[in-house]
Amino acid sequence: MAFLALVLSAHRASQDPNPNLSNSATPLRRVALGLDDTGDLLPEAGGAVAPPPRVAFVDKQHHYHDPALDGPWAARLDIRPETSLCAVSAAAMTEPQAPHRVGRAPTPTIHLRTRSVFEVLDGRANTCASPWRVDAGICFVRYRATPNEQVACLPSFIIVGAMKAGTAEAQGWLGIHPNLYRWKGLVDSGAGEAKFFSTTHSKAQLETRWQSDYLWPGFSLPQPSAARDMYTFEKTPRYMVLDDPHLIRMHEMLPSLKLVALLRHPSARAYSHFQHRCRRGTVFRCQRPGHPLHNHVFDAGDLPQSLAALARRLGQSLSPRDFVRVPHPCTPAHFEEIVTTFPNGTRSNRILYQAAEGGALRRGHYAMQLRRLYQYYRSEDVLVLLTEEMFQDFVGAAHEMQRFMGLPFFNYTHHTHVNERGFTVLNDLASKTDKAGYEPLGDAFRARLDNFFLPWSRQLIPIVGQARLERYWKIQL
Ligand SMILES: Nc1ncnc2c1ncn2[C@@H]1O[C@H](COP(=O)(O)OS(=O)(=O)O)[C@@H](OP(=O)(O)O)[C@H]1O
Repeated sequence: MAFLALVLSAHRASQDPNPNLSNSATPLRRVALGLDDTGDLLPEAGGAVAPPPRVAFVDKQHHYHDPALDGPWAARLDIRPETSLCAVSAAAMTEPQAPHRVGRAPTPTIHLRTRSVFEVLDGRANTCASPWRVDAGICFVRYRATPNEQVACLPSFIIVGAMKAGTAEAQGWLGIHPNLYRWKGLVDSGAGEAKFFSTTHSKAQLETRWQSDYLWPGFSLPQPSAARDMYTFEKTPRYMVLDDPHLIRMHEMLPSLKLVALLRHPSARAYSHFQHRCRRGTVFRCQRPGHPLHNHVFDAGDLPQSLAALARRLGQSLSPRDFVRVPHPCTPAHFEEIVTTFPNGTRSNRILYQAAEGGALRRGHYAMQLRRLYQYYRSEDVLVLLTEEMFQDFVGAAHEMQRFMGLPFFNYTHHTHVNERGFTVLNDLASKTDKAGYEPLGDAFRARLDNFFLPWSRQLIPIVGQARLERYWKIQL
């Protein structure tokens, strides 16, 4: 029984064919931290104490290990004996910015950064596996919890949004890449979203949840050997609008993460968002005859308590019985009413920033959201794509995403077809474009809405470029 904590790390390839990505190496700093930590030794059954963790490093092509290790994981990886591995990590620790080379230079194909494997015994992680000492792409192996060892890898990248910007489709496309494995944990929405960092509200909660709710259910690879060349990812559009405390936790746990942000024209996104809410049954009409709000439409927010809250908010002696649900699809007139109504039910002649529930308008303030992400993640690590650009040439966008990740090229051309509604979709994958559509916004209101978003869209010019925004969003900046 191996009680040694095994830490394998594949450093980023030293010969990088893509110069845009070559500055992104982070040489093993988190792994090196784990090396020092011998204070948390795992007790053996008889009360004796296991030896301190030992460390080995590997790269993607050549695997190295400490010959003292004899676990099945080591055998499976076809690890060749190598010495002085701890010395290598010590060098990385004292010179964190120095290029880190182990053995001969590999032929690089994947540029996602750190790649490490921690051994977890009986589900109890050693201190190397503290969420504050891991990183994006790091893998964990456990031997005892199942008859065979199980390997799970933290995400190397995340599609962070925006909501209704084609994130599910992008996830589906990336999910068929032979080197990628998408999050497969329990889903509450059917959308396959982890929602881990958006539903974890403190450090202590993250420490309790990260293995049981995120790592093991979502990122366990089909077979351990897949950790050799498979990288995991997830998509959660809510991450695009996380506040600082949530983002700080995400960054502290996954500092080398790459992010993909899809930005859809904010007017189209907002209307799609509203239809999404309408489909979920949160849109209601006041049906009390003779009442001043009779036939007015409201978004009740998150059900079921929300209807009573809505009635209270509107006052005027309304009760939940005075409302009837508006069936999907809602109409453009419903949307216009929602985004021009104050919370107390008073109509405005202006579009109101705070009006729509769920942030249907606020979520279109992409520049602000990206600026917040850039406080924690370097802009080179955030790929920003326009949804319209992606949908116009999905194959090209998929290829751009692969280049950004530094993944081996996978040709999507033969895996797509144009569906009945004229959308390019993936073969054998249900697409949201198959769902019933809704009536488009009328030109006049659409123009008002575009105007409402214009100052926010202008702020995107330094990030996305004016020509691209004007071309794909068909706006005049
Ligand atoms: N291939 C293709 N071409 C054009 N449009 C497409 C495509 N795939 C998805 N979509 C549209 O993307 C919208 C759903 O976005 P998301 O998957 O991000 O939604 S969600 O946030 O996960 O709920 C949703 O938009 P609306 O139909 O306007 O609601 C989808 O129809």
